[in-house]
Amino acid sequence: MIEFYGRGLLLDIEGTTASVAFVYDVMFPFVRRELDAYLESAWGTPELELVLRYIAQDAGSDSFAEWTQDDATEEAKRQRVSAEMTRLMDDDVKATGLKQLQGLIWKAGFDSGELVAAVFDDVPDALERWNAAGKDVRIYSSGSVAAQKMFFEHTNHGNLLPMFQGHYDTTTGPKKEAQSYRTIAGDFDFEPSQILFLSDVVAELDAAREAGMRTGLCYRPGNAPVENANGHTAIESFDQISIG
Ligand SMILES: CSCCC(=O)C(=O)COP(=O)(O)O
Ligand SMILES: [Mg+2]
Repeated sequence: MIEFYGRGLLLDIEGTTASVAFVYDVMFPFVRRELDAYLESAWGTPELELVLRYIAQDAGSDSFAEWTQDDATEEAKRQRVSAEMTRLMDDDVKATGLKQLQGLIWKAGFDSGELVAAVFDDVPDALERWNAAGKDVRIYSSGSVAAQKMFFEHTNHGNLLPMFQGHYDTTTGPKKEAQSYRTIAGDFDFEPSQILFLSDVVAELDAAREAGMRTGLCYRPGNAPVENANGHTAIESFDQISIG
């Protein structure tokens, strides 16, 4: 049980509000299926060009032009992007460029109704309770802000997006670095100690605690086993959070 009298809650997505299996077994396969067709249809658009810059940076280059300088044709450049995205997904690397691109690709799935985000059943009631109590509830996920918004707008419990007052992704900073949580606390305009961060990843919770936030470790069905909780209080459901 976590007793929390602070003002804000910051939530992770995968392994915390939704299952790892949903992301791996439903959302990633959608991207793999649509990746090449999406790259071909969106090639040259400003929104994809922005993402290609992130992808090149993640790969250690200053620009997309530099990263693809050995590719003679646009098709060869697309193939490089496709191969790199597939490699990152295979290794589950939460790289900013991949996550931004996934967000662009998932849009069609959420718009058509093929993708419906499966959040854990205790999540909607908890969000209602926290909002009714005047708490400021926000999301911090490796998934892009655009993807987060589509995700919560289209869930198995309806549109949960209005429950959130803010969204952060890795463009704010890496999830395992304390500075990211200081930046987010500044954006809440609260002292970090007024914010409870919930995640399935101990290294993320360590970083949040270093920044001064309260923390809770989520044990959800299908999460990777945690060998050492490192002092973070564990919960299996948001029902185990008592607010005051
Ligand atoms: C709408 S977010 C999709 C899930 C995802 O791709 C992801 O990487 C989530 O990671 P998290 O930081 O929420 O554990
Ligand atoms: Mg997570």
